[in-house]
Amino acid sequence: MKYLKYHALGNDYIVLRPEAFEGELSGDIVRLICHRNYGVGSDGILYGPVNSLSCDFGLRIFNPDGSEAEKSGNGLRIFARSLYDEGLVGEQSFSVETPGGVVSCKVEDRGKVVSVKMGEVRFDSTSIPVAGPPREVLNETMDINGRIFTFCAATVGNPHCVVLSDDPSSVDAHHYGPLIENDPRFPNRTNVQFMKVLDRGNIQIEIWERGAGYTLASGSSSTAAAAVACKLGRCGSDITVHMPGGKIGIQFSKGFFATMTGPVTRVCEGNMDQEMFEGTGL
Ligand SMILES: N[C@H](CCC[C@H](N)C(=O)O)C(=O)O
Repeated sequence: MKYLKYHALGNDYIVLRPEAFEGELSGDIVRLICHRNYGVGSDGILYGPVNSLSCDFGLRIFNPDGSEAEKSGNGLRIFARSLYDEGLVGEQSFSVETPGGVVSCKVEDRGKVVSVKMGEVRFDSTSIPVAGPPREVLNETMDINGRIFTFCAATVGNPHCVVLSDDPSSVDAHHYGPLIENDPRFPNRTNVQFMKVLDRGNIQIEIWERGAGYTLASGSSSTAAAAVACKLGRCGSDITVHMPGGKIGIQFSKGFFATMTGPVTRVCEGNMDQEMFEGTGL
């Protein structure tokens, strides 16, 4: 089964074209393909282009735990680059339908950089969702194993919990990330960022992704964290997000309509041998 692999600041994805895999991408198959020892290994699968009635292309996004995500910022940049590499798009903008909404992509610098208009970031509890009365989820507190965190929540199409931190660390992301990801206040679980505002144009985040765990970078996390920093009045509308894997630029217009710009790196194209799927019924 032919696949392409790319990474975006170390957040790596496998691109599967429907013609290469006609079956149903079950949770078991996704978990196997994404497994770092028994499969190819990645932070997720981009399955597309699939048909869309309203957009140029459709895309499905799967996490390594087998769950399907509504949106992925790095995933969309990688998907756009894969379309460019295969001559399906040029450097003109094009639309992509995801379960989390419609985005507009633009490939630049011969594919090395991709911009994505990610849609509007929203903070209302019913859209994210967050349990409790309808409200904007800003500067709330949660007690996780006796440690009190102040957080905001936002949706970029997928849910995000942005924890305010003076010292974001991989240790906190690994320890508290899964606890927050699965906290009952988030009915659909949530992505988690530990965010420090560096100045009015820069933030630093450490990331624990829903369904993927610790990642070196995340486009939708960058967008959500930057939107929270801007919403709180701590940053302006043009923000650089610093992550262990590198930097992403986020610009806001007309409120919280976000444009995300960042690099894409092609890793390889390969073929998954049928033997890998033995015993899976595939
Ligand atoms: N794990 C995320 C999807 C991938 C997000 C991240 N890789 C990005 O670049 O936005 C979720 O379940 O919502």
